[in-house]
Amino acid sequence: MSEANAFHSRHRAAETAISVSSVWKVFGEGAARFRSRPPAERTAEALSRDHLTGAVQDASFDIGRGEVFVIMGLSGSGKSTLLRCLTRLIEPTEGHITFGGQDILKLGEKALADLRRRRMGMVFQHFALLPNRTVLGNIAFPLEMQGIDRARAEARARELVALVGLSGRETRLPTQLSGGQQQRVGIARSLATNPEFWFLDEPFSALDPLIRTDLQDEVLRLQREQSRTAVFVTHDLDEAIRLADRIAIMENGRIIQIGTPEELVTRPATDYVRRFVAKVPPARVIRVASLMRRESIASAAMSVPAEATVSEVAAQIVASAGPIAVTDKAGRTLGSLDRQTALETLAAL
Ligand SMILES: Nc1ncnc2c1ncn2[C@@H]1O[C@H](COP(=O)(O)OP(=O)(O)OP(=O)(O)O)[C@@H](O)[C@H]1O
Repeated sequence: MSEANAFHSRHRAAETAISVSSVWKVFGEGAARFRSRPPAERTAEALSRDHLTGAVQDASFDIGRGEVFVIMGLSGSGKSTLLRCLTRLIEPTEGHITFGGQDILKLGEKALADLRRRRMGMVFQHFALLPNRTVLGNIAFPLEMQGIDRARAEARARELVALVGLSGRETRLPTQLSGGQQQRVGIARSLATNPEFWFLDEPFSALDPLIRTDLQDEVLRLQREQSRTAVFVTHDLDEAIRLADRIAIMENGRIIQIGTPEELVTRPATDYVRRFVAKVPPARVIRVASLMRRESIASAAMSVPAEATVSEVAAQIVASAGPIAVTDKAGRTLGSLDRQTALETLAAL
C-alpha cells in the first residue's frame, strides 16, 4: 500500500463489516441452471445465448467497519441489483455475503427480517414515506415496529428531526414538505434504530443540485458524528468522490475496479475507468500525503494536513513563501510538501 493510501484508507486495516464473495445475480428463465456451469463457462456469450441477464457477475469485495463504500457505474450496470443483494431484497443466484461473519444468505425469514429491522437502515431514491403519518410519525415508525413504546419512539424521533434540520416541522405530513425535506425525513427514519449498516440507493438523484449538495454535506456530517458502515449507490461521479472512502466501478454487471478516488484517477485499471474519471481535476483527489517527501524540515512557514486533498489546501500552497510542513492528525510533522510540485498538481487538468 502506498503512503497515500495508508493515510486515506482509515478503514482498510480495520475489521471487515461486510464480506461479499463470488456473488451472482442472473435474471431470466434458467438462471438456476446457470449455477451448475463451471466458472469458465460463465461468460457474457453464454449469458446472451441463454437469454439471461447477468446483472451482477462474480462480485467479491470486503467493506471495512465505518467505511463509506460507493457503488457506481452507468445506468443498467448492476448497481441497484448488487445493493439489493446485500440486503437480500433481491435473492442472489449464488455466492456468500457475511455481515460481521454471519452468512446472511443462510438466514431464515424471521432472522432476516430481524437483521433488517435492527441492524440495517435503508434510504431509496423515492422517499416512500407513509402519507398519513406526520414527520415525527414517519421517523418513529421503525421504532414502533420494534415494539418500542410510543413515548420513547417519539422522543428518539424528535432527536432525529433536529439532527436532520427539520425542527419545527414535526407535525407536517409528507405532502407539506419539499422533496429535499422529504428525503431528510427518509434519512432520519433510516437512522432511527441506530443501525450498524446504512444502505443508500441513489438517495439524492431526484433532487435539484443545490439541495443535493446540502444533503451530501448532511451525510458527511452524520458520518463524522456517528460513523457507520455505509454502502451508497450513485451514477454521479462527483457525488461518489465527495462521499466515498472507496468506490467500486461497475460495467455490465462486473466490478472492474475498486479503489479510493485518488487510486481511480491516478491509476485507472481500464480505459472505461479512465474515461469515467477523465474530467476529475487531479488536485481534487490527490492527497498531500502522496506528494509528501519524508524529510525533516528545520523551520516551516506553514503546515498542511497529510490527509487533505491538494485542492483543499490550495490557498495555503499558493500563499506560502517558505517550506511547507506536512502533519498527521495529531499535528506531528511527517515530512514536507514541495510547493512547485503542489502547484503543478493544482494546474493539471
Ligand atoms: N427484475 C428484473 N428482471 C430482469 N432483469 C432485471 C431485473 N432487475 C434488473 N434487471 C436488469 O439487470 C441489469 C442491472 O440493473 P440495475 O437496476 O441493477 O442497474 P443500475 O446500475 O442500478 O441501473 P440504474 O442506474 O438505471 O438504476 C439491467 O440490465 C436490468 O435491465
